[in-house]
Amino acid sequence: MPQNRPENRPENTTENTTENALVVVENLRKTYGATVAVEDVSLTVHPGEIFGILGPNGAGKTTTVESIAGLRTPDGGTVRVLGLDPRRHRTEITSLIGVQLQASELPERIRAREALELYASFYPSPADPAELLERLGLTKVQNTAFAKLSGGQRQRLSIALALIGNPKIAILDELTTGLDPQARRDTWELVKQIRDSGVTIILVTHFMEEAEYLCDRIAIIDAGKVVALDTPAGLVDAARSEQRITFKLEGPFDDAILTALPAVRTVRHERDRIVVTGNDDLLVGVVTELAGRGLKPYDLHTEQTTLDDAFLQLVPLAGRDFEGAQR
Ligand SMILES: Nc1ncnc2c1ncn2[C@@H]1O[C@H](COP(=O)(O)OP(=O)(O)OP(=O)(O)O)[C@@H](O)[C@H]1O
Repeated sequence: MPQNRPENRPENTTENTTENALVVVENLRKTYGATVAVEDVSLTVHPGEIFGILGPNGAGKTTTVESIAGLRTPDGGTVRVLGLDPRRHRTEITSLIGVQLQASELPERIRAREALELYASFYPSPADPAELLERLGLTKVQNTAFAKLSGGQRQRLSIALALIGNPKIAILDELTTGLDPQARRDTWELVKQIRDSGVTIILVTHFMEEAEYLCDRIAIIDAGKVVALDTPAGLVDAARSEQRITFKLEGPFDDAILTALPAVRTVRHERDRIVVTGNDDLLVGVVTELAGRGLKPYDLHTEQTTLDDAFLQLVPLAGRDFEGAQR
């Protein structure tokens, strides 16, 4: 996990208070036919923070942020952005919130600069497209057609489009999915710069590493509900009563051998290591069980709990398909 954290973090953002909040979501509910996409979500976003929404596939993250942006009509609960109802005050909300959506929907032949100029024309006081291109490192490709941009350049263009209206809040959804590690790191730095320039950011992500590195607070959403909301450190602390050991084993190994033990809470694989969390009896329990089966763990470490562990405690069924858990 990266240790260096964003600077200039705002004060007093650890509480889910509505006082001075930019965004207040209370008991949000949204269904699509028989599908309950969001069952009960409450959260607040404060000025100047990077607020993360983290959760497994289909948890309701996108529906939540689309409701904040006024793109969905809730079936229940309330959403307020600077006191405004996003569905009833569409024009004001469009100026207040810039949205970078999951799938870019630009025509293939539009050039980067043309796209920005077009979007700028939708807003009363837009940013200068040339300045934004420069800031996002896109000046060199300003005349390149969208279809010819690299993945990282497309992502940066979609961020630029989210910022062209000079919003107070930027919603960035699955921002770094599909990017290589360097492009992902570059994008993280960009997100910090955007926050430092005064834009509050709501970041939807699958990646725990990304959430831990960037976010001041994180709401973990599972099956349409907030299962935890805290700072990254707070989430890890809450998980710290757990023990965690990692080791390697030669040959095939069935997780069920360990998950059957009373001391074990979770078992997962990170590259060639097996990571096991559980209670105080974990180490003795695991080593004894493996020895009894003639299995010899090697390169064994006891480690501090991480945000991955906290997440898996809170969302146990997500472990298998959750990208952060498989690094
Ligand atoms: N327009 C829609 N019509 C019908 N069902 C939808 C629609 N949008 C989302 N859903 C369903 O609602 C649930 C929550 O979806 P949502 O996209 O909000 O979750 P998510 O956490 O953002 O997921 P992902 O990480 O996969 O993007 C899912 O079961 C999804 O299939």
